[in-house]
Amino acid sequence: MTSAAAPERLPGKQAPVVLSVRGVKKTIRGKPIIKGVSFDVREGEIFGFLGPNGSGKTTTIRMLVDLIRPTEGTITICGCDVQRQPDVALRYVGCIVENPELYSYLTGWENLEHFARMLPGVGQDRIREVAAIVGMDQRIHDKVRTYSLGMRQRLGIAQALLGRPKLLILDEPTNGLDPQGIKEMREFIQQLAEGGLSLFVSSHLLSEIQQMCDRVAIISHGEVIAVGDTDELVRQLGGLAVWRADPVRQAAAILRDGGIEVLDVSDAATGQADGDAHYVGSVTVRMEPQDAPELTRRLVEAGVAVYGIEMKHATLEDLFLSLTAGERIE
Ligand SMILES: Nc1ncnc2c1ncn2[C@@H]1O[C@H](COP(=O)(O)OP(=O)(O)OP(=O)(O)O)[C@@H](O)[C@H]1O
Repeated sequence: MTSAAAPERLPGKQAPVVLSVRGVKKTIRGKPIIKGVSFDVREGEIFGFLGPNGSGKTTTIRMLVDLIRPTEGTITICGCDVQRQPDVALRYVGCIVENPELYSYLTGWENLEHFARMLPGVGQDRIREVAAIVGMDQRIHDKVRTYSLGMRQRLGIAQALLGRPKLLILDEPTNGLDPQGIKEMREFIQQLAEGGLSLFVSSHLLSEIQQMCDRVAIISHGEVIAVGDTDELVRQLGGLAVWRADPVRQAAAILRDGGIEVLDVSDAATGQADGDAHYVGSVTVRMEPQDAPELTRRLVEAGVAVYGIEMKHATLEDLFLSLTAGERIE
């Protein structure tokens, strides 16, 4: 768990598997969109599903909730096969894909009543309960059109919680929220997991996923390229350094020639100003501090001006850059 906000919540590696995805592929009109995706989500875990736009997150989520069928592979929720027994498997799932469908001319309460009618055994008590869980009890009798986007998202989650799911699937839950709304949503998701719910959260926001999720699967071009404990994955990258050098592209080439993995090159235009207001670019690389003297010597001998070198902790963004050889996520 990266976030310092909820250190006490450590879902065990032995917690029961709630969602299991095995070798799932999807071909649409002859085009392979999902090329083999496997991962497990355990009880009480916040699982991040991270990938750039167009990488296949929504297509995968649609298969998780039987909106479309995999071409190959299996998906089970609480041990039930989603494709063979959708009615049983999907009883365990609450899901918000894209924007929650809400009637803005009704109150929050009336919206929940409307959706509760479709769920056997869900009555007024449960509506009161979910309104309280999402912190909407004060405003639940106001019309939805008076709600902020964050409140609408919460009401959508309340709706998804009505049927007492074991797994909540949220597709880009922080989309469109301001920084305060994002923080509230993150804390709220962490509270839900503390209550034992499993959360599957898709996002293209690296820092969000790093702060919020216990484990993560990274998807790129329809393939899961990494899956595991968020902190462990990042730690495995080892030491990172940012060189500030000019000309920056020549510096990157020399470092590469020296067998150093270059994660990112930022040109002078986006580089930081030094004390003399002279702008230089930066190169982010994987290296250990003991490599610095020899690499500095090589750069200087080749005529590159070295303005500084700073060791830094790896982030999920660095991991993503390393796995995708520099592909940008945002
Ligand atoms: N019905 C379809 N027919 C053809 N191509 C499709 C179809 N659905 C999705 N795709 C393609 O599959 C790829 C993955 O799309 P998907 O929507 O799953 O990605 P995503 O990661 O959710 O991205 P975004 O965040 O932009 O929605 C994209 O290249 C998309 O154009």
